[in-house]
Amino acid sequence: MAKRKVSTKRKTTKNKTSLREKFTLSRQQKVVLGSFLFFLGIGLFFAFISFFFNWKIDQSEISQFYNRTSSPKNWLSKFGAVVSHFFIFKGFGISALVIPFLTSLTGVYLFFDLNKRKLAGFWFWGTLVMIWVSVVLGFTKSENGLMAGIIGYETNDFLQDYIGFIGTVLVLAFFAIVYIVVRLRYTPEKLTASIKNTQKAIAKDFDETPKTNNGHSIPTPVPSTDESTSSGIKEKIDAIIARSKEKVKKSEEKSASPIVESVKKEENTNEVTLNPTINDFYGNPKNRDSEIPEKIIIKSEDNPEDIAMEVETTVEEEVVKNLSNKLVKDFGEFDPKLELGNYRFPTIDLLKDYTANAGGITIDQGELEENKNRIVETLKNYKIEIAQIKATVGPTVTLYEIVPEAGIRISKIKNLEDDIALSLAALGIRIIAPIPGKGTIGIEVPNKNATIVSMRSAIASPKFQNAEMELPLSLGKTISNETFVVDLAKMPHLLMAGATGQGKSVGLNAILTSLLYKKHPAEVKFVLVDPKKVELTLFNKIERHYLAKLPDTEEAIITDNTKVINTLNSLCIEMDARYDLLKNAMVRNIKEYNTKFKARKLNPENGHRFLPYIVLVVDEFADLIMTAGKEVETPIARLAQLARAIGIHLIIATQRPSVNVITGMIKANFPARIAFRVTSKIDSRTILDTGGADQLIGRGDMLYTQGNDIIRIQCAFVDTPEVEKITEYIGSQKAYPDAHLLPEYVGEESGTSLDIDKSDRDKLFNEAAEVIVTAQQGSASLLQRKLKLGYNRAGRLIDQLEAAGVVGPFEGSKARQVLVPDLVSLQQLLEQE
Ligand SMILES: Nc1ncnc2c1ncn2[C@@H]1O[C@H](COP(=O)(O)OP(=O)(O)OP(=O)(O)O)[C@@H](O)[C@H]1O
Repeated sequence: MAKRKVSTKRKTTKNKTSLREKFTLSRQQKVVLGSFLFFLGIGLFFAFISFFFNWKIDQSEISQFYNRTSSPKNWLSKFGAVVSHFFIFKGFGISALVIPFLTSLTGVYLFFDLNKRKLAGFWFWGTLVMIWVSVVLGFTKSENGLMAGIIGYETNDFLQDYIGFIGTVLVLAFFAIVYIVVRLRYTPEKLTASIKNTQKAIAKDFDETPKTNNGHSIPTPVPSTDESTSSGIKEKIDAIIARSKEKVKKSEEKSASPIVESVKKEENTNEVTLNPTINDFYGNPKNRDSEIPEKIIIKSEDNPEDIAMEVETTVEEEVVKNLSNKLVKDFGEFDPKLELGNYRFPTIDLLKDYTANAGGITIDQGELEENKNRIVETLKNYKIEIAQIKATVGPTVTLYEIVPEAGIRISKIKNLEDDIALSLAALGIRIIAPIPGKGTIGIEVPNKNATIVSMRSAIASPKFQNAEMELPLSLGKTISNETFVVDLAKMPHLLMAGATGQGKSVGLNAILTSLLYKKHPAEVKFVLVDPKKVELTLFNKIERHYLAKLPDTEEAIITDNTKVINTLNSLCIEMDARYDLLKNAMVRNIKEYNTKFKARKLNPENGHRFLPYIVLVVDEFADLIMTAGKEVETPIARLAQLARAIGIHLIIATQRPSVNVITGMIKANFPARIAFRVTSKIDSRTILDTGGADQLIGRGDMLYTQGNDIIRIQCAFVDTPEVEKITEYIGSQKAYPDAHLLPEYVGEESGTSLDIDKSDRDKLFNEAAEVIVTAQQGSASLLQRKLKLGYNRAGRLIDQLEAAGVVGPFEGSKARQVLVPDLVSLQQLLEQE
């Protein structure tokens, strides 16, 4: 119901808008129509004036309109005579002169494209005054209809017939008051105030007092009436009264200006309140570049000795708000996807459907019955009676939920886990006692025929498609056959471990595929570390769409462990830079920051930019730790601890879940963990802090935890040819010129040598120096943009400029300091070399 109302309302507004658009005049049309109306008004004015002198003679000519031989005396001939007769004689009498005035005024408004609202006000009040005057003149009952016009005369007659003479006078008086109060904005208080002002002006005029040291004048009392009896003084007073009256009138005319009104109000009340309409004023685009101080003068009425105080307030925030509103209105919200506006997301048919009966799982009734009987019998052997049993069939395992008879201790069942598994003679039995939040005991028994969960079904599921998450991952299906979707941004980092060949690489591919299906290249960037050199190589096809890399590297996918250290440190620089941006934008996280940036509230000239999420994937973490140790652990720990708010998320995978790889520090910062099958309970404990992963059946069977609960999931399966198809599909589309560049990080061993020979300087050295000095910003990216260079050349130029003393040394995420203040000094510096 409410919805329908809203939609009808929307429709009406839409219709209104389209109607308005239909009748909106172009600027030329306005100028032409404006000139026409202006001249028509002048013509009517002359016609009306001459009508007053010639109406008697022209009376007979009116009926002769089509007779060309007749010649009326009206200055506008036949047209003038007829129109004047219609508006003055038959209409409103002398007050019809308002019509030419309003017509010309309309012309002026159209010509200069002024505020239409004001014009409508003129017409409304003008028409009212015209009728009122004509009705008042109707009292004259003049025989000729010239003064009141027939409308005035007849209206008057009509009113007197029904409400009598006094009634008519009262009605007319009422309308007069309405006009004075509403139109002229006169209230009794204002009237008193203007009288007081007049008195004050008189007093001031008499005031010949000397100024005090601090510049304030000492007010003199108003002269007594006896003093003002002399004729000279009287004249003076008259002049002052006339002047102050004129002042009041002028300020009344200006009352459309909110500031004037506000000041006047303050004079009367001594209260400092900013007029609420002040915002409209600041909304004026002409004023938006500057902060406009609002000045209010307060002076006590009752105590004229009080020193006047100037209250000044600055409404800067509103200006900024209005500027961003205006920018959004003019250009729309900032769209980070615009650069690759035609980008098409990979289609679902690139993924293979592994199940014969599309997504469904086969339920073998015989197998279910057999397992149930074995569970009941086994438990009976240990004297555990069952009140109820229920089976939930999942893709690889079936969960048997048992409600034991009253009085049976749960710990007893838990202790019998191995015995029950032995009796059931099946691998991968996991006992959950009790199932959290349910109060039942769960026994997971693997299905004889496992069903593959295809990535296709995981991506196509409504749960993933409708996911309102920042970085949604469709990991697979739970034991109750529901698609499991989580937000990487909330995790905020993920640790994946499992013995070799249990589905880790497939899991990583499933994660990356999820993001490729949901996120535009502008929104997320991957940093891929693959020491095995084979697992993630397929993704180099999407380098210029989705990958991020260090500025001076060829390959985006990092396979060399020493380069990983630079990349991790570079990510730390990026993290610090992003925190600075967040701090300057006064927001708490990347989501709020990007929303503010899209709403054009952050100025790119102040370094603000749209921030894509960065996902760092390390395929073999153990290998890294073994070769680089602390050098890797420290930046990883920093990133893991701090990077959640600024949109850098880590996914680290390892096939060696030992304590020297998954250290306490790593565990503390990776609450979200995935365990594939491991060989020992100890390994399971290392990953999950509990057993269970050793009882998995492999091939993508995994346990997921995000702190508390442990969920068993069958990982979605995506094969290498499918990933290849997806990356080819994306890679064949228009891309960014380069991979997303991370901030430059200069490691200790790769520090630049600064004894660069003058003769080795780049041809563009002088030009580059000028660019840097003019912009007073020492960054390689500036050179890249201005001189259209590749990063390497721009980087070399910056080194040469440093050697020449034009820019300062490298300062991490900040631009280098420019040591030369202007072009003249630059010239001197280069000449002295
Ligand atoms: N989700 C899954 N569904 C079905 N089969 C799977 C799944 N995940 C993995 N497999 C099977 O297991 C095999 C090994 O998987 P994968 O290559 O991901 O293991 P891994 O843990 O990465 O091994 P390694 O550490 O040696 O690289 C796959 O080739 C596939 O046949």
